[in-house]
Amino acid sequence: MGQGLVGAIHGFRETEKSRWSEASRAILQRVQATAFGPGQTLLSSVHVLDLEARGYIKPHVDSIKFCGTTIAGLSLLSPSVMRLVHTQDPGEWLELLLEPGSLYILRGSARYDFSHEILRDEESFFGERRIPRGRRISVICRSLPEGMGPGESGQPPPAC
Ligand SMILES: O=C(O)CCC(=O)C(=O)O
Ligand SMILES: [Fe+2]
Repeated sequence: MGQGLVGAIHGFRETEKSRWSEASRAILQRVQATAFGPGQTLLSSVHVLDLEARGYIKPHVDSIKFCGTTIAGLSLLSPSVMRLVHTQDPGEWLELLLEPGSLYILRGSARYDFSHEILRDEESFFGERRIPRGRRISVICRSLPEGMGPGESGQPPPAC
């Protein structure tokens, strides 16, 4: 999100959402109970990213100005491959197959020491397995940066 992400996402639209139906709230509460500790405060709105079939996200580390220690993303519609690459040692990398309905959690080293990206359709392989990309929607919850009160989180930039 924020400065670091300008230009990183291609073929998308996005929104920050804070009002949800009761059914969606129940799901978000499960996500939040799973991914965040009781002492963690979340950004007041949830980031929804709608990536078209040809859309992709270039490697980046979410800005520490706008995001705290934990990023949790629910993937919907098309499966996709997320690649994590160590920022100091590009030989150290791993890939996650993000099935629709799956939740990933980036925290600790995965949050700070590795970039993350969503592979474009032409490069969308999980090992040998081709993962054709369609439209993908992700619902992303983030913790507040350290030292930032909930009152200061009212206007985060459109993407962290
Ligand atoms: O779509 C996702 O799951 C990740 C999006 C992302 O990396 C970001 O918005 O910073
Ligand atoms: Fe990100």
